[in-house]
Amino acid sequence: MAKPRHGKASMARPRMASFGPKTLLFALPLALPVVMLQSSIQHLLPVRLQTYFSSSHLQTSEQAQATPSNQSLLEACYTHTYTTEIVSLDPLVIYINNFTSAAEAEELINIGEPDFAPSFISRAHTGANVRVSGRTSSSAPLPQDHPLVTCILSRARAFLGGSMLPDEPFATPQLVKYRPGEKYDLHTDFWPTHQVLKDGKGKGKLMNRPISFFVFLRDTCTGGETYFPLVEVDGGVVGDGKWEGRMAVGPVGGGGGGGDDDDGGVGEGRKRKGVRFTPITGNAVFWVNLDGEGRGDQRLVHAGLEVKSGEKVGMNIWARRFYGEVDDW
Ligand SMILES: O=C(O)CCC(=O)C(=O)O
Ligand SMILES: [Fe+2]
Repeated sequence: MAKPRHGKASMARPRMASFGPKTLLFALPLALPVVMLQSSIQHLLPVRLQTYFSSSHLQTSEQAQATPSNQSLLEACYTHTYTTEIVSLDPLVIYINNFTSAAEAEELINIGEPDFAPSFISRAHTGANVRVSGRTSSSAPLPQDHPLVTCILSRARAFLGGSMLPDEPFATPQLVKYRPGEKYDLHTDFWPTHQVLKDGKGKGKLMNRPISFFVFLRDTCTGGETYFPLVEVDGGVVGDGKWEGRMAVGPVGGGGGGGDDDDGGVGEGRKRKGVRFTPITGNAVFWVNLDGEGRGDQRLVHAGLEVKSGEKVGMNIWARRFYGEVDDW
């Protein structure tokens, strides 16, 4: 099992240095042509290079302050490769090996680390955030304009290909951290009724989450599998042992001929219900939450099983899809 690396220099966003008015006077004439040049050529660059010239980079001077190792992490990010295996066609669940490198995983945790707070869930329709006993982890948002986060999201967008429209955004990616005894009970990532995003002028946009990626970023734990009790796999798929250490099948808690570690000796062609993905740093699970009409698929109900020892950190990446407007006074 790949172990995460520790102790790397952080790419966490640098705080802005304070400059006096004089400095600004000198800096402005220099900055303006760069900004003008940036806006005039940005659209001519390949998409992956456009982010290097985005205004957020200029404003926060992240490029200028990046250490050589962070710079090379970012460069490697845009040429990173991964492999995929379909776990289930219907509903669609895809396993992604090496979706992030171990170094990227550790850096993503570094970026979010200062912002961890107790996790909550957001209620359908109202969008109100509430704490619930079924979700005991901590969560941290990842800023979408951070260069590494931007790169990882462009990787996710490339994966989605034509299934995500250019004007459909990602939600803010979310880190989740579990310590011993922490878990997230069965839930779906979609809302049964679309959420209303208020525009402050009496209108609301209906929104939901068509797809989910859950990426394991730190696997120094026992327990903590991501469990889909209703996803079925063919016995022949798991019988040859190639999933060993990555995915187990059968219901959690034994009984019914299942058992906790029921991925060996499964007869070919026999459908097995329930899959559990072991946390492995860098690997990810992708699934489709909504059908073409925006209806949620209950078969994608899932849980983050209790972490027994150590620490698990994951990252949620959710796309957003809009389903028209409503009046919302
Ligand atoms: O922790 C996990 O394994 C799954 C987390 C999850 O499903 C979520 O945060 O929505
Ligand atoms: Fe989830």
